Amino acid sequence: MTDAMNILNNPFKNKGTAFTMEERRRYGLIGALPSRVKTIDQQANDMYKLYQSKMSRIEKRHFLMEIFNTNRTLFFYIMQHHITEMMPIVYDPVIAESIEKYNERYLRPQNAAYLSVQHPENIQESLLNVSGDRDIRLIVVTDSQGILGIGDWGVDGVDIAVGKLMVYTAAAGINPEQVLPVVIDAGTNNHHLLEDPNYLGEQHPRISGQPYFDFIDHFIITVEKVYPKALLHFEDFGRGTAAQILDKYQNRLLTFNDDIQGTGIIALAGVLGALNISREKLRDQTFLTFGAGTAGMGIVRILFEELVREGLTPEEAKQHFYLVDKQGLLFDDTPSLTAKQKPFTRQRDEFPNSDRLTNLGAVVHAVQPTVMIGTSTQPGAFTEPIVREMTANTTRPIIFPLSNPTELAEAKASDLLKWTNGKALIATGIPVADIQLDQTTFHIGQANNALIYPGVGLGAIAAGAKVINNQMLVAAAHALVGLVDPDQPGAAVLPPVKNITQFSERVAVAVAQSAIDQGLASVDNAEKAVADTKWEAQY
Ligand SMILES: NC(=O)c1ccc[n+]([C@@H]2O[C@H](COP(=O)([O-])OP(=O)(O)OC[C@H]3O[C@@H](n4cnc5c(N)ncnc54)[C@H](O)[C@@H]3O)[C@@H](O)[C@H]2O)c1
Ligand SMILES: O=C(O)C[C@H](O)C(=O)O
Ligand SMILES: [Mn+2]
Repeated sequence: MTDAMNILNNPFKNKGTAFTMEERRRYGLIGALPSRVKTIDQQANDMYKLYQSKMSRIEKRHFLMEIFNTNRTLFFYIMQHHITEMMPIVYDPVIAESIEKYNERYLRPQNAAYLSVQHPENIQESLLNVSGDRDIRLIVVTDSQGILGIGDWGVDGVDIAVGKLMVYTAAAGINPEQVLPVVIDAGTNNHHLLEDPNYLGEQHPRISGQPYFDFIDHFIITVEKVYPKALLHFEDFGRGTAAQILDKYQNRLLTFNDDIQGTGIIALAGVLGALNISREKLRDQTFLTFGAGTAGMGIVRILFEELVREGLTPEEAKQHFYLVDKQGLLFDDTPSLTAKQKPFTRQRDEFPNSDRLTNLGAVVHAVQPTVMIGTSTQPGAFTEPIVREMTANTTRPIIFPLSNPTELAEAKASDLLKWTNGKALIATGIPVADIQLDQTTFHIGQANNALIYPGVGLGAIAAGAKVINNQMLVAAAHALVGLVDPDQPGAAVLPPVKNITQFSERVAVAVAQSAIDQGLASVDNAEKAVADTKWEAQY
């Protein structure tokens, strides 16, 4: 390939019509472009007009992906200028649709690394083939066993790794040349994919048990060797593996599980934001988590630790939690409890009717929660009678239906406001437009980990942190509180996505400072380290 084609085909270097005449001469681009030289702003305006002409959200996404594939700087320039509009297109919820259509619409690998469980001997070569001589500082890896709430998507889940990284750069300014999306193709138990002649991944059931964990170990060792400075972010692993992997590696390398830790801290920030509005205390709350899986238990653990930090004993703190999963309220003797659920189960003798507490309505009636958080993938589970029952017992019920994407949410924000006469303090997983009720405009906070993981990652990378520990995570959650005026009628419990670049930087500084304070950083000035690490979408 000629030099001209090399640079025009390299999305990290390409500027398209914005190459100046001087650059065109220097890079051998004379004659390879039309003569008009445009600014990035002109290019972005042209592209935005075309974007607006696309009729469906998935077409909009594919249009943006083509810009991403050809010119990363222009892509991020556009996304940052239209962040509220484009987050749901690039990321959740439209990303779910793109994963479901991956095989039909496959065009390009988007600089992702595809690892096959059949070939552990190829891990290093595969990673290096994709990263080349780029200095990788951030990896998002998925094995796609639990994509959002839509289940097992095999190799098609690679898009979640790509999408999470897009948000990292748009929100926190992580250099897009320094990131690597990775999918571990461990097979799939999704029978549609197993039968689909178009399916692009390993067409066999998922590998599990020791061979699976051996592969993960091999992958981790390779990452440590090849990218010793990188943060390794785990995304959408299965309920049976995510926590186990985090526990095994979190003290060994710079790593983070977004569904457990990212969701935990955004939920904590949301609850603290809600309590700023209601002027209540965390220790006065009764928490009911509906869906006690990866995300649900991540949330419980972080809230529990916050109560202990506030001075409660672990035994006292534990009394504030009620877990509800498929079996109903989880008791000490409930069959098939997970390791993460066990410390938070209740005793049967606390309730005269314990054998009837097998559904959400009965549990809400029995325990009278003040905070109800859904990560169950059960659409509409927060029904009108349940919400009305909760509201009868608490002045400002805190209700977070967090299951994604849109179709799986436990409730709609507009219904929750209606059923509670505007009393509910709400956060949702997906973005929700403002809601008008009576004389008040309600802003709905988005408790999606995307509002916090970019800042956590930027802070950890900027600090050169050795690990991400709980103190750093708590610092991140607290950095997101106090950015909303709680006295404004209809105030949201979290700051709006339109401010994501500002508050991601604030979260990053808090995380970097925590690493410095704990002696876990290689820098000594958090603000400077964060500012120096940030990449800008400019030519
Ligand atoms: N808003 C966010 O930032 C965020 C972050 C992570 C996950 N999530 C969402 O949370 C949901 C769960 O994700 P996960 O990774 O924890 O999955 P998971 O599979 O680990 O957990 C889901 C849990 O829900 C339980 N469940 C299923 N059916 C139920 C029912 N009828 N009643 C009660 N419980 C039931 C399952 O047994 C499981 O324990 C997904 O929709 C995901 O998109 C949201
Ligand atoms: O991807 C999201 O939108 C949030 C979260 O990580 C999820 O799995 O739902
Ligand atoms: Mn996720």
